[in-house]
Amino acid sequence: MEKDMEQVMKKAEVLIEALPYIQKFNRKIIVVKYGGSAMSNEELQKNVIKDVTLLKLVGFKPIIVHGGGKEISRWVGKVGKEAKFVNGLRVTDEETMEIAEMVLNKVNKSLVTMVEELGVKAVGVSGKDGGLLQVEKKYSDGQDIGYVGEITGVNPDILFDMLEKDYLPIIAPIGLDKDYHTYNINADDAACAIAKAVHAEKLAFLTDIEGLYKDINDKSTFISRLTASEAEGLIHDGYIGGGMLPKLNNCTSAIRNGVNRVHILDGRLAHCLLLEIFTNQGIGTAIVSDEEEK
Ligand SMILES: NC(=[NH2+])NCCC[C@H](N)C(=O)O
Repeated sequence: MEKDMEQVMKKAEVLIEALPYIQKFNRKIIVVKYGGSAMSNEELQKNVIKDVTLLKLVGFKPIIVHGGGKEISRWVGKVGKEAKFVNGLRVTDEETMEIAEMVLNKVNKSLVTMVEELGVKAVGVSGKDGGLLQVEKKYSDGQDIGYVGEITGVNPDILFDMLEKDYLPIIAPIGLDKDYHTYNINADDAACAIAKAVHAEKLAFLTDIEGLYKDINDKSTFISRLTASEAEGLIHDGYIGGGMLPKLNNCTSAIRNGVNRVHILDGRLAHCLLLEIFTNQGIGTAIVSDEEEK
């Protein structure tokens, strides 16, 4: 009995800890980049969608930007093509672009369905809709990698319209160039550009790692919180390698361009978004502006 009471009080404490954040982030835009392993099975998908839906229902304004990742490679494989990557970027010929767009639109609508099932109104669009994401062809170290787009402009009007009408926007990272050709866009880049364009309060990346480490081989060097300047220092001093580098560049660039906080979270961990946003300690890495730290 004693024990039960303790547990019940703990639950109350959790809710009370959330209170200042519910107040602080009320009506604030939170962009969530959803990709990687967090998409790999239905249970993880449902958890992520539940978290985002909860954010919406407590009065935040979440926007989901999603990838297609493994699904795209799977469908490319199904038609007998081999998925090719150059410097981590998918080489996208016309046929691959067609498949990528079909898969991303399918993923998009399945996310919409999951949100709707939880009683929240969602609208799924791609960056083609309403001129949301404008791109030009991207080259990787001078190499032609096909229909991979670099974002040159964002028109967030359609997002503001949806948010105003209380819809939860869900965005597939596809854009058009000035000749109206379709391009695939890296979902991290799309999330970052959108967060900047809407002046998001937060940008949260669901990734396949716990967060940032100073030394990836030493778990005791986990960084729970750092400023944009400190993050740039780590990049400059060569601490950040591989796939993390473009991600962290996106994080600091978001903060330098008006996003208040960026969170790197472990999408494999159920409810990482809630654990980060509604607790003092968080669970991943929070990157804050230099001003906030002062
Ligand atoms: N990784 C961290 N240190 N996170 C702190 C999170 C604090 C607060 N819940 C927020 O969302 O802003």
